[in-house]
Amino acid sequence: MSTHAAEAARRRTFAIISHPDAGKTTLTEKLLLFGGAIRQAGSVKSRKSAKHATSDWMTLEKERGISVTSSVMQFPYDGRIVNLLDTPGHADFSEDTYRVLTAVDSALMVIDCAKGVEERTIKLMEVCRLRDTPIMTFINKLDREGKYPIELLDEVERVLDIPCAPITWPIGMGSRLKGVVHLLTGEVHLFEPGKNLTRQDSTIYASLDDPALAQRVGAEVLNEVSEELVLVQGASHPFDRELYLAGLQTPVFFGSAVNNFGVQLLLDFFVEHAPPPKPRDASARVISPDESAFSGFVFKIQANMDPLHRDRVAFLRVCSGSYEPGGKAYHVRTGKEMRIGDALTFMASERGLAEYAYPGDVIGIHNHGTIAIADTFTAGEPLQFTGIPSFAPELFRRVRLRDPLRLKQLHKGLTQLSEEGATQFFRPLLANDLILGAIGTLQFEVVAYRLKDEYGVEATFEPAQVVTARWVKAEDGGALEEFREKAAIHLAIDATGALVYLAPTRVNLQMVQERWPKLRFEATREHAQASGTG
Ligand SMILES: Nc1nc2c(ncn2[C@@H]2O[C@H](COP(=O)(O)OP(=O)(O)OP(=O)(O)O)[C@@H](O)[C@H]2O)c(=O)[nH]1
Repeated sequence: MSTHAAEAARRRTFAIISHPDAGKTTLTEKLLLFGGAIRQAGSVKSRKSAKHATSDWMTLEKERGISVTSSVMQFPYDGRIVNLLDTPGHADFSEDTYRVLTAVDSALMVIDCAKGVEERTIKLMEVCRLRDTPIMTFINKLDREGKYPIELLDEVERVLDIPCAPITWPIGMGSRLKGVVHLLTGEVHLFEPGKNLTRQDSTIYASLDDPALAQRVGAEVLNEVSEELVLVQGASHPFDRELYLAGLQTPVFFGSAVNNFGVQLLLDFFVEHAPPPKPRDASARVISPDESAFSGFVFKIQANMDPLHRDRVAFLRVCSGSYEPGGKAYHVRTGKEMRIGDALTFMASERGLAEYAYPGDVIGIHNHGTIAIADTFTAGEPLQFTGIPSFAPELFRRVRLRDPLRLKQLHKGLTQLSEEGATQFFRPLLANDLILGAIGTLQFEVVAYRLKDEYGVEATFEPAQVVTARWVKAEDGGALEEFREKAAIHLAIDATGALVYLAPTRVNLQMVQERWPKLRFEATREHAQASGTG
């Protein structure tokens, strides 16, 4: 096997998904601990603490207590290279999560044992299902009273419509939590609050029948769990790797992220069974990770990732070949060779210059406004990776600038933030103001905050009489010109220079469409055609 094929085979690239507050960030941090990425062992401090928030870099996010953006973290574990892509839990940031899910080979779903399957979990599951993404489930916060474990499995099966294969099972719960039993090995791992609970630091018994265990936790609770397990084994499914890989079964783990309990059992199982990079569809053909020619696609763009560097980074998932420092790549959409020689990698808390990157890895390319989401890079072949979703804004606000002298800065800020894909801004043809479109209300708050923090611009958002945007296209240049004149009052230019109709009402849109049959009114600006060709 060639080096890069062997390297690809040991990659495990996955996203953590959950409803807000289920414990995604806490679990992420524990996983990083095992990768040696964070050296401070011990219990998680308040998420407000600066040291804690490795995966959450925005102050805003800390203030609000929700993960706003996703980030990428790489760590080695047990001979494998794990790439963990964090995702924001809040629904207003779902477009980011959806795109991250196109860049991973599997997902880890975190569920709060007291809350069970929540609304965001259902939505995220639907997205995973579109691509048959294999999913492992971690049922968290076992140190608190929650729903019965059997009930939780039933809920996952019923509501998320995916059969469960429990791999670990809790012994007690809340204040009575004694440990978990590994259903495949039979081993019992004791829950000892305050301990670090890595394998070395855990008390482990060979099986539930171990007399020493009964002595330690009492026979009663063991009898209870044995009875429960008879039920569980009757009602659930044995682990079947093929089904898991096809997205048709989810292995389930129980634990408590904040106590680092049950986490290593999950990680051990994950690196053994989660899929390595898969072949990917690229319009003309399918690209295998074993191919030696480099290819990859951009799934995320982030401005000002590091406040100290003020740079814009395009996140590229490598699909084949390898990235080497000093290399060049063919930027398919623009047809140009681009130097990507100083790409970044994301070794957990520190960003460093990439040494080499292989299929499954994510690298950060410095972007000066030429790279767009969904762009493909190759060694020269004109391919286009498919399946990266594009989102139409659903909410519109007029941007009000406090200090008119900061207009240039405002334009710059809005342009750069719009490249990230969550918001889009429009310049009306006949007015001087700006309209911002977003997918969720919180995006406006994020933009206002970031404009101030990152661009020194104070702006507020006011209601705008726009219900939806349509990108106007036409084969007939004459009709387009005429429309441009007649409908100018509702027309605007987007950040890429494309013409957009900002409809004041649905009825108006319908009438306009009927009146102009030669024009096409498209709900999204297709990624592949980005950059002013519309
Ligand atoms: N009792 C208990 N609390 C936990 C556990 N894991 C996490 N928490 C707490 O649950 C809260 C939410 O945890 P986070 O890790 O921030 O959750 P999140 O899913 O990343 O939330 P978002 O950032 O909003 O998506 C925090 O207060 C954690 O300390 C656990 O195992 N037990």
